[in-house]
Amino acid sequence: MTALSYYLNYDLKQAITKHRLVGLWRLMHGFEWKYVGATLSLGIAATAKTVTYLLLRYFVDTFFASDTTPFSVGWIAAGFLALALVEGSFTFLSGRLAAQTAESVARRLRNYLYDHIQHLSFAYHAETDTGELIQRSTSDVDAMRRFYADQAIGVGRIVLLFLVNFAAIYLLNPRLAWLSIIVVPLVVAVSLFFFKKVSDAYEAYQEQDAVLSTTLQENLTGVRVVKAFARQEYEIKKFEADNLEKFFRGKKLLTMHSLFWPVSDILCGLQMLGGFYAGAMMAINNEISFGTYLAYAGLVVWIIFPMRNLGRLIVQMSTGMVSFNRIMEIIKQDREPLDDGDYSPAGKITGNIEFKDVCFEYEKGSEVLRGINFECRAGQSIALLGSTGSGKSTLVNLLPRFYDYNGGSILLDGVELNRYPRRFLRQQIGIVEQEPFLFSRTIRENITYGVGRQVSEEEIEKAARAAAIHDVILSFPKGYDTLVGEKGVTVSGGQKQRIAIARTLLKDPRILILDDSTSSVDTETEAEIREALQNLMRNRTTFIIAHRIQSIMNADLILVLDKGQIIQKGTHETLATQPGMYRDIFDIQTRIDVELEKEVSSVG
Ligand SMILES: Nc1ncnc2c1ncn2[C@@H]1O[C@H](COP(=O)(O)OP(=O)(O)OP(=O)(O)O)[C@@H](O)[C@H]1O
Repeated sequence: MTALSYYLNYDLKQAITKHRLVGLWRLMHGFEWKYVGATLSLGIAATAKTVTYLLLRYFVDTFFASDTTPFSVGWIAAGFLALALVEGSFTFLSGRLAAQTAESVARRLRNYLYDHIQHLSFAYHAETDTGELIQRSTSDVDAMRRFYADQAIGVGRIVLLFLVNFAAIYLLNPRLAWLSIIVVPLVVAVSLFFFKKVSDAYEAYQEQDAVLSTTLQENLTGVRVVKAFARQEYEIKKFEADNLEKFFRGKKLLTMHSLFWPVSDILCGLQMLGGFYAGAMMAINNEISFGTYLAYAGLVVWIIFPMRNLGRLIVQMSTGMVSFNRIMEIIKQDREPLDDGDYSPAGKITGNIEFKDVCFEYEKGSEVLRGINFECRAGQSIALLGSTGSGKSTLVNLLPRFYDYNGGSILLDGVELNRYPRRFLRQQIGIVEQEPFLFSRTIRENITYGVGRQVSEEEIEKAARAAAIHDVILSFPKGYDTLVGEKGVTVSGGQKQRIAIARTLLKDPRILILDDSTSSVDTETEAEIREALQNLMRNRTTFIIAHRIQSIMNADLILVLDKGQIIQKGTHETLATQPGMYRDIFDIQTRIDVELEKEVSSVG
């Protein structure tokens, strides 16, 4: 591992602490010396500036004493030039080092967050808005970058400028030095007051920004629904309302900033005026030389300037700190322990499954599944039927350990399910969603996604043929290299399904979960998908979440769920003859189908 990759792979959980400043320092791990270098460079630049004023004092006092020779004037001029050169070079060096630190820290933070978010649990993702995660991984990281590039380094610069110039004035005249910093406590107090106000205002602003991101992201993802229901006006109004709220919060934040400026400017202005007056009186009274006064007039600006900026930086730093907290809230989340589990068979599993009195609850006290009992042998198909919210998805989500059951026992090949590591289980289980997700990549990349091994062109084509999508892919301009989505072809729902089936075929899992994949397509596509599914289901234990009885008539076992319980189980033949929910649904669906057929034939 190279030094850079070591620093980039540093575990940022170590920055979790109650003290934000300590956390911010730890986030800089590996780059601290650069930050120190940047601060020292600033110190040197500040000292060079201060020495320039002391040289000015020397020049003026010796000039008025009329003993300056042309030779010493030359040296003094060279001194000014050299000091300007030192100041310029070290200011540049400092800016460079600070920028490098900030960019490196931000890069690591972004990579870490991306990696971390990939490993958070199913439950965390179900509860967290995507917009919120996007906001924290982009805008908040950027606020942190600014914090390191400008604010943190700025504080170092300001403290150094202040100390060096204070020391220089102290050398000129201690009384003048103390007189020059009378308002410091006041400026600090005002800054701290605004620090709190701006922190709160900024936090509220960022929260609203996340709401806006979520609204936008949801709207774009669900653009078909919006159009289908002609809800554009409603969505636009909703966005405008969210945006208006952001505007108000932004205005409040700016008001806080703009209130701070005049207050601190008045204080600093008074200080400068008082200092000039006191210095001038001392010069008139011959307590200090004219050169000293000139040097003081130059130096005092470099005390006031840091004082004024310290306030500004303290106020601005509050935004970095709020972003730090927001990012840390994600980093604090525990990753899903993918390799947790002591039983990991060398080869593939067989696929025998037994549920014994299984209970599950998302939140304590409200059971979503109760006393689930059934058994199936490897290669069988199990259909789940039931009203919406009855617990079908919850039940199948227990198999890949997206969630762990709270009671009872699930045996996979005779071994308790939670003894299998999640990673292993997920390699053995294939899921075809009702609305499969395809990435904006080529069709080939989508089909081979998650296979985890090198696959040949023949294998890809074989899977696509079995999924009845090969010919469709060839009809696209670039075949398997065609891009899916915005920059490529638009894939229909049925085509998406079949690409997802090809992807799952290549993965070759022992257990299959199918979320009724034929419910949203036309009859012709349904027939094609059904055939593709038959190929996919061969020799695999398959769970089918069904909405239509026709999709599950051939299942080896049908479970009818209601309010988290199995109320009927058996084959189609047995259930269709028993009174109960299954026969009721079957009768209704048959009646609808018959009437539809009648209508179609009457139109024809
Ligand atoms: N992540 C979650 N957190 C809390 N409750 C949840 C969560 N997911 C689902 N539920 C609740 O659990 C119950 C069962 O939901 P589930 O999605 O399993 O039903 P379903 O039968 O698959 O419904 P559908 O056919 O509509 O998809 C519902 O009351 C639902 O509100």
